[in-house]
Amino acid sequence: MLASPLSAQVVPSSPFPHLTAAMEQRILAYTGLASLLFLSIYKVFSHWKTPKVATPLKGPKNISFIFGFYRYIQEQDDPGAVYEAWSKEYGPAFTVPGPFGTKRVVICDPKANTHFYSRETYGYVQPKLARVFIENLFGRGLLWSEGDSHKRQRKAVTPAFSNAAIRRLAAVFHDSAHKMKISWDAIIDSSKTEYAVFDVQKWMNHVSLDSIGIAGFGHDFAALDGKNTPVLDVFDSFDDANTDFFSRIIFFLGPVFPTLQNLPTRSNRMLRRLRETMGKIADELLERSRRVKMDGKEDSVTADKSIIGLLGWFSLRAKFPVAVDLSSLVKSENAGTQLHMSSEEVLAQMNTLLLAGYETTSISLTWALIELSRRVDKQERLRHELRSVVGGAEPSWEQITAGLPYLDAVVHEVLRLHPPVGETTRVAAEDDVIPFSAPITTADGRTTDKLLIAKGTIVSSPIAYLNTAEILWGHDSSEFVPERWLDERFNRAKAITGHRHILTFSDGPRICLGRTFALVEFKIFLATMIGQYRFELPDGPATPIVKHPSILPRPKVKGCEGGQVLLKVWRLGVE
Ligand code: HEM
Repeated sequence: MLASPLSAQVVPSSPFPHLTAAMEQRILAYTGLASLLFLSIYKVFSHWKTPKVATPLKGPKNISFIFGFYRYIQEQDDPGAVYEAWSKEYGPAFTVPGPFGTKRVVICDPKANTHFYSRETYGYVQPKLARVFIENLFGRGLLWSEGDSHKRQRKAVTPAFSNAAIRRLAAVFHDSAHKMKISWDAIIDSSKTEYAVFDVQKWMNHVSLDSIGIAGFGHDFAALDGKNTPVLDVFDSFDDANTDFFSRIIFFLGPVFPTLQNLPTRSNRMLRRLRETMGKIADELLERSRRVKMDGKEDSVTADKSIIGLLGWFSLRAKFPVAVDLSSLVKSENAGTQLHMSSEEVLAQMNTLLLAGYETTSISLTWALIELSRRVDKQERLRHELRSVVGGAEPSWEQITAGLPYLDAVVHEVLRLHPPVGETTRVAAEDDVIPFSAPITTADGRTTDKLLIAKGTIVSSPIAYLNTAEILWGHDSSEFVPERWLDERFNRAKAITGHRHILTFSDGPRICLGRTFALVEFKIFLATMIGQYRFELPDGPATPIVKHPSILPRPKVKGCEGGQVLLKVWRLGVE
């Protein structure tokens, strides 16, 4: 059949006449996909690209183009040991390959770390990936903000963390500890054996969540009563076991293609639920304040006692328009200066307090019970101190803060060995010179005590290493020895600034705002548990403990389901 003149005009003859239309379509589709892939790789590359390190440094050879050492370090049970080995091989500063051919500079020297932390939020800022993650999880609150905005937000929140404020909150921690004790006693009493087996990780989650809920914003999550809450679901949803491959890819590429974060993955759905829940809690606080105003009397659990309540953000008696509806501007009544917080920031601070306060404390408490079960002699020594100083009563504020030296030593030893945040990674916002106390040998063989950092360089402070470095903490640096806090061994680490010469609470302008809160809470729970119960690991002190990946890495008993830490618990009589 002859082709009509029209078809000859409309359909230009193919440059590859031997190809069928279907084959051409397929080639077109593949070319489209290949271009898209090329564009994606280009975008990912330009996103991750970091400038050359100004001072050339030695460091380990790359093991994966896509992940660099990122995944390797995440998977280690003891990342501090990896940095210990590298610092012995390459000195106090070296580069470590990261994703897509990037490099980060790791600084292992105390003086260099003090300088680095002192320049936080202005000179060194959150990398884009972390910032997007923090924004999704917490909102644009303290952890997300940088520079002047961080300074303003921090100034607005700080008054609620004074010693006097935390002292008032101690009653909340005693109440939660007591509530947990009632449940534990009932479980042990109904057990057929002398002891009961508890998943202490779960219980520490519940007791920490209820405490931060009430102490943070006067809201009882009632997790200790077995009530399910989206907050626990959200954290569970970040467990590796629950995270499908698709979600992980989306998380990884999220900062490069922000729209991916709107896809209905399990994690994204959970985050939305969390934000809705926190929004509802904020509404409840407001409603309660309204009722208090109408009735003219205080409600014992009103937010007024809690951190958020102290700040007066939801108080209708505040001088300046407060969050009457959550779209208005809020002013901190206590500060007296122009510390405006948008309603979005108030919600973000609530999320920050909840999540920063809950996950870290529950992980630390779980580790404390594991370490004391591994070293029954230390458990006994702590119990002896508690019984001789406190007897069967609740420890007083004075005892908690200054009267129980071995309890203090155990708490700090746990925080030293198991920092929930093992590393601080930042990007240099401008060129910088980092001073070192020990000489560095550069990749080209020169010796220097100053590291030149170009704007855009990624710099890491390896907290887990600095807390356990042999050079700072001695030959037994990786062992659980609370006694080091009571003798001269402790003097070695004084070159490190930060809370009690460990970096577990970070340092500089971003040093953990809730550290006094955390320490008092930690001590009250531990005093209750060790004073009243005896703990043992299921297969004795050598029971293997491995890492369980979650938002922050958690411990788990090897072979147990999810992040379970099963311990045998005996109830002790009062002497
Ligand atoms: C053992 C318990 C805790 C540990 C180990 C811990 C650790 C940390 C660390 C390492 C940071 C710095 C994060 C960064 O630079 O990205 C931080 C910040 C923060 N923490 Fe904690 N934390 C604990 C408990 C708490 C508690 C109980 C609260 C609140 C009630 C809290 C509130 C905060 C806040 C608000 C910040 C942000 C500070 C800022 O950016 O200025 N933390 N914490």
